[in-house]
Amino acid sequence: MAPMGIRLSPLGVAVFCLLGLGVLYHLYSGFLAGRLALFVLGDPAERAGGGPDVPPGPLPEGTVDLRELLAASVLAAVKGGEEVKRVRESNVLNEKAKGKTREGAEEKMTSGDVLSNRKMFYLLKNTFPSVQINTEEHVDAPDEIIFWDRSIPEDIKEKIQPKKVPAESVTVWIDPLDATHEYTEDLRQYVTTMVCVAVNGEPVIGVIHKPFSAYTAWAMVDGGSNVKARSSYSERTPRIIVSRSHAGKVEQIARQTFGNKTVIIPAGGAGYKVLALLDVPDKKQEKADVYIHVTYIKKWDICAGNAVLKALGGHMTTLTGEEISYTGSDGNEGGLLASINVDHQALVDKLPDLEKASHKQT
Ligand SMILES: Nc1ncnc2c1ncn2[C@@H]1O[C@H](COP(=O)(O)O)[C@@H](OP(=O)(O)O)[C@H]1O
Ligand SMILES: [Mg+2]
Repeated sequence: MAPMGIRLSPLGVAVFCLLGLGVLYHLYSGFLAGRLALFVLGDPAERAGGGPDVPPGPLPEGTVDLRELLAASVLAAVKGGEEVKRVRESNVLNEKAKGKTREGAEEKMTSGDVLSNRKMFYLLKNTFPSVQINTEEHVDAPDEIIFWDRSIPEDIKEKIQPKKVPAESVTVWIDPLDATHEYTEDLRQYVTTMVCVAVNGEPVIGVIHKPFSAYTAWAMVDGGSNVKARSSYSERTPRIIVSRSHAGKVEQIARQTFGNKTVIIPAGGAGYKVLALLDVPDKKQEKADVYIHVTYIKKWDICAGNAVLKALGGHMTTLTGEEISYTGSDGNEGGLLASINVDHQALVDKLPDLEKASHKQT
């Protein structure tokens, strides 16, 4: 007999208890399964490189982890590349004249440049708000909500250690579409998207992405890379890769330096020409021993290639062998000489003085 004269039926108690257990099971099963998965697999956010329960968003200001910046730069180059590819495949390029180079060549801009720039610039700016970012195109979409997803690719995790630097020491250079001229001619093999990170003006991280081959090369100075130099280079009779649309006097200078029989490879894009010096598994990638450029060129065109070459033990300098500083002004006046696993200084010594050479030709 229960208190107050209420009689409990044993069957009712059993049903009540079962119902209660059912509710408890329902409430906790997801939670327990989640905890179990966490125990076995680890936290997905942590596996992805971010902290637990940290949604994508701006990172704390003050210092920057170069490994995170590398992972975000790779993602930015890939996202920009998706726009470049999409616009080219749509065949609606909205090609416009942007102005003229000092030599009078028309500089073009397309929807591929603009849309890639939006993705690349805002992904990096929104994620690293305190970092100085210089980009080739006009920045025009402040409401673009895009962040780095905080995932660090496995190969970067394996090869690169976290490395914090002050945010104010960093300058990022973005080229949202290198080889625009060739892009408009549908010469897709030359096109790249590039991100470079300079620390105190020195190129430290380079990312060169080929949107039409789905290939990405990255490297960090004193860190590691996913690309390497070829096993040999011809020093005595180098194959020289040069610009096809901003050549200036480069052919004459190359022949004057290395002889009339020198093989000269005209090609589009500064990113493409740096990759031509490396071991790149892409059938459409030509191979060369030295890259020479003699006209004015902008730092977003060359910084990523400079960082990649430097990380692999190569060099990119002006034609007189000076290092290029990637802060301040966006132009490089002294031409370019890029090489790897050859005597770079010997090449500098061989090259005629650019001033004298250009007077000789005019
Ligand atoms: N004299 C010059 N003035 C301005 N930009 C130049 C230049 N020479 C080359 N460039 C830029 O450098 C990149 C590589 O040039 P090239 O293909 O001729 O080797 C191209 O960048 P974009 O395509 O990103 O504009 C091109 O516009
Ligand atoms: Mg460029």
